[in-house]
Amino acid sequence: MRLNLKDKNRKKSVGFSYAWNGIVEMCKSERNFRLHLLATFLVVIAGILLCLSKIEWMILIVVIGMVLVAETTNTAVEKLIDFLRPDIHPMAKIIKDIAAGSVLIAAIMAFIIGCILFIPKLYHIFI
Ligand SMILES: Nc1ncnc2c1ncn2[C@@H]1O[C@H](COP(=O)(O)OP(=O)(O)OP(=O)(O)O)[C@@H](O)[C@H]1O
Repeated sequence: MRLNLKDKNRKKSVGFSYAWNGIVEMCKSERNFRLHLLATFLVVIAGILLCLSKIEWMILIVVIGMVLVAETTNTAVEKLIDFLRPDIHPMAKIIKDIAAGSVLIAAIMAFIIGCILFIPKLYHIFI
């Protein structure tokens, strides 16, 4: 059955509201996600104060997005595993550990890029 334009737009906005629900759920139930949001807020304030350039902002936004996406995907994997296999199982452990590894990789990358962006600017201010 073919959807007309109105139906397609309604479907898109419903899909967006489900996605927004997911983000709200992350904020409510995931402490790590809230910590990442707090870190994002602090980094954005630091970026404003240190007058990052356009390209530096673009890099920072991509890196912040990478960490938040990794954390969200990790939580989705955790919840899926808990739903499918609530008991202890070696494969459940491996899957969860790998998903957690993706967050760690993203966080390390973000830390390194944060150092590259901010340390020279702080150096000029304080030294
Ligand atoms: N069903 C399971 N079987 C075997 N090991 C598990 C299982 N569930 C969790 N684990 C182990 O415990 C670790 C933590 O899993 P858990 O689901 O508690 O994540 P979490 O501590 O809530 O993670 P986060 O802090 O990212 O939300 C996993 O990485 C895995 O090593």
